Amino acid sequence: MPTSARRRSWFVWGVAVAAYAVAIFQRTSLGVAAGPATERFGVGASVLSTFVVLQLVVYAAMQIPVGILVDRFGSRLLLVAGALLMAVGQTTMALATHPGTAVLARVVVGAGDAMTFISVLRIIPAWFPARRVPMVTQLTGQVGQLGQVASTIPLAAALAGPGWTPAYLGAAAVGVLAALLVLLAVRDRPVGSPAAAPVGWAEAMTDLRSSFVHPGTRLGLWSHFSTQFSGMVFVLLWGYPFMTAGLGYSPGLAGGLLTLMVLAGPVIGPVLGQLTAQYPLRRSNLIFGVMITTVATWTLVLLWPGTVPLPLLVLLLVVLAAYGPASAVGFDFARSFNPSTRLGAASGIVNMGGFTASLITIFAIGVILDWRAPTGAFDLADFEIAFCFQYVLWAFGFVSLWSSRRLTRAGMRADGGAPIDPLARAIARRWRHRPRR
Ligand SMILES: N[C@@H](Cc1c[nH]cn1)C(=O)NCC(=O)O
Repeated sequence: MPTSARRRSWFVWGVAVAAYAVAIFQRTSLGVAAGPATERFGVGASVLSTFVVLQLVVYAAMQIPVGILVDRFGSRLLLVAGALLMAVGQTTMALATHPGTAVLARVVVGAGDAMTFISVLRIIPAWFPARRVPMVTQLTGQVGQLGQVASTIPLAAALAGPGWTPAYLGAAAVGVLAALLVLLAVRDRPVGSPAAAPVGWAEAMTDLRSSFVHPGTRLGLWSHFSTQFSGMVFVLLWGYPFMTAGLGYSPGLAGGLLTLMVLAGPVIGPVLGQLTAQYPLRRSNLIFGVMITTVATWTLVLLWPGTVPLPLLVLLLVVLAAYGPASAVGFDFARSFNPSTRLGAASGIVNMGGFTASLITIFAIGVILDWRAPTGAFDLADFEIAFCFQYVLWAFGFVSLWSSRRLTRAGMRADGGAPIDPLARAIARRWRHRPRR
C-alpha cells in the first residue's frame, strides 16, 4: 500500500475513533455528576442507577436495528446521526429540571451512542488489509476509552465551576464538533473501491437472518457475552461499593484500583490483537482462556476466608481488565464469517451479547443485595453472595460457546476446510516437528 494511502487510512480511522471516544465521553458523563444530579433532581442513588441502566437498555436494544442501518446507509451517515443525537440528549440534560426529562435525555444519549462503535468497526476492513483488522479493532476499543478520562477530569471541573447547564451544553457542543469532523473527513471506503449495491429492506432482513443463523456469528455473540459482563458490571456499578462498603477500602484506594483496570486494558489489548491475527483458528481458545481465568480468580476471591488480601484483589482487577479486549475478539468472528455487505448487522448481533449479559447481572446483583439487606447496609457476605450470580451466566455462556464453536467448525469442514485439531494435540504435534539444531 503506498504511504499516502496508508496515511489516509489512519486519518479516516483517527477521526472515526475520535467520534467513538466522544460517544464514550457522553456515555459516562453522568459518572462524575452523581452528587450534582442528586441535588438538581431531588432523587436518590437507586433512581440515578436507573438512568444508567435505561441508557444501556436502549443501547443494547438498538444494536440490531443500527447494524441494519449501517449496512444500508454507511458508517459516515450513522456516525454523524449518532453524534448529533447525543448532542440533543446532552442539551436536554443541560436544561432538565425534572427527573423524567433527565431519563428521556439519557435514553436519547444511549440511542446516539448505539450508532457509533459498530459504524467505526465497519470502516476498518474497508480501509485496512485483513491482517491488520484485529489489531486496529483492539486499538479502536482502547483509544475510545480515553473518552472516559475526558468525562472524569474536564467535566468534573466544569460541573464544579460554571455549573450544571454550561457543563452539559459544553458536552453537547463537543458532540456537534464530532459530527462536523466526521462529515468532513470520514468516507465509508477509499476512492475507487467498489461500493456494494444498495440493499432494500426485505434483503436487509434476509441478511440479518442469514447472519444470525451462521454459527460463526453466534460464536462471536457468545464470546462477547461471556467475556464482557464481569468486568463491565464491576466498572459500571458494583465494583466500587464492593470495595468500599464490602472490603472497607477508602474511596481513594477503590478509585485507584478502578484506574488500574483502565491502565491494564492497553497492555492486554495489543497482546490479544496480535494473537488473534496470528492464530485465527485458535481465537475461541483465547476466549475460553480468558473466561476460565476470570472464573478461577473470582472463585478464589469469593472463597477466601475473611477479607481478601490486596494482592489477590489487584490480580482480580488485572484479569477483569481483559473484558474489553477479549470481547472485541467477538467482532473478529463476525467479520470472518459474514460478507462485508452484512458486517453491520453481524457486529450488532455480537455487540448485543455483552451488554445484555451486563444488564442482567447489574439488575440481579441489585435484587440480591436488596433481598439480603433491605436497609442498604450491605456487608462483605452480601456482596459475595450477590456476585455468585455471575456463575449462572458463565455456565450459560460456556455451553453456548462450546456448541456454536462445534457447529462453526463442522460448517468449515463441510465447506472443504481441514479439520481443526484440539489445541493440546496441535501443540504436541508442533513440539514433535520443531526444528532441531
Ligand atoms: N469490547 C468493547 C470495545 C473494546 C474495549 N477494548 C477493546 N475493545 C466493546 O464491545 N465496545 C462497544 C462499545 O460501544 O463501546
